Amino acid sequence: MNDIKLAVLGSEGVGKSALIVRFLTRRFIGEYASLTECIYRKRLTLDGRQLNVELYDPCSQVCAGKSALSDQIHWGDGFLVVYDISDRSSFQAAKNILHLMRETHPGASKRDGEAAAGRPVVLVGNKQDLCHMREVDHEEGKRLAADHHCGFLELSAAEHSQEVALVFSKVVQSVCAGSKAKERRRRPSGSKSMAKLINNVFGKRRKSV
Ligand SMILES: Nc1nc2c(ncn2[C@@H]2O[C@H](COP(=O)(O)OP(=O)(O)OP(=O)(O)O)[C@@H](O)[C@H]2O)c(=O)[nH]1
Repeated sequence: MNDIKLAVLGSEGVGKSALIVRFLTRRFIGEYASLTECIYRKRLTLDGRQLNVELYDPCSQVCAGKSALSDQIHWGDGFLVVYDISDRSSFQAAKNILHLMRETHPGASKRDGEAAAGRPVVLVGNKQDLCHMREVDHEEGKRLAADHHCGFLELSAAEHSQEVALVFSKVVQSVCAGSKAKERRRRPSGSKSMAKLINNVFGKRRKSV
């Protein structure tokens, strides 16, 4: 898989655009246009592989509601679910998104970082620089992530350039690893498929009497 779709989800004002812009430009700008949804594109080289990454930044005002969210969940190969550590209501919204992911994909894998049917999810507590106004404990975030078998970290789009880059890269890496594993499960191993091919060409071996 060389085309990877990542959706950054979360309620209004949690810093979705700030995280994406930080990842794309390494800059924190402060104010972002938020009246339209956007898909950004970035080419990445990971383990020598060229990847085309699409990043979906929904517009919370326009794309609110369960059906829009379901569409976003179906669209993505991997997800960042973001809340603002200084805003409890945004944590509740993140919880609702994770619940909806579980409802949408009841057979979701129980492996770490996979809350949506083998598609990696990381729960991100943003605005860590506002910890003096904290409304959501680190432990609460960690527990919610564990309940939903997804990754977790707190960071600040305003202050942490490396951490932001790392979390996006980690999701991309997990998507690639997941798709490779799926591919392996679908295809028989090299020697087995070669045996099958030989069998098809020369016919089944007859038992000697
Ligand atoms: N202090 C602080 N402010 C932040 C951080 N990240 C984003 N913000 C601010 O939070 C506000 C909302 O950020 P956005 O990136 O527009 O949030 P959003 O989730 O994309 O918002 P919508 O598009 O309306 O859904 C802006 O004023 C940002 O400057 C952060 O890490 N720390």
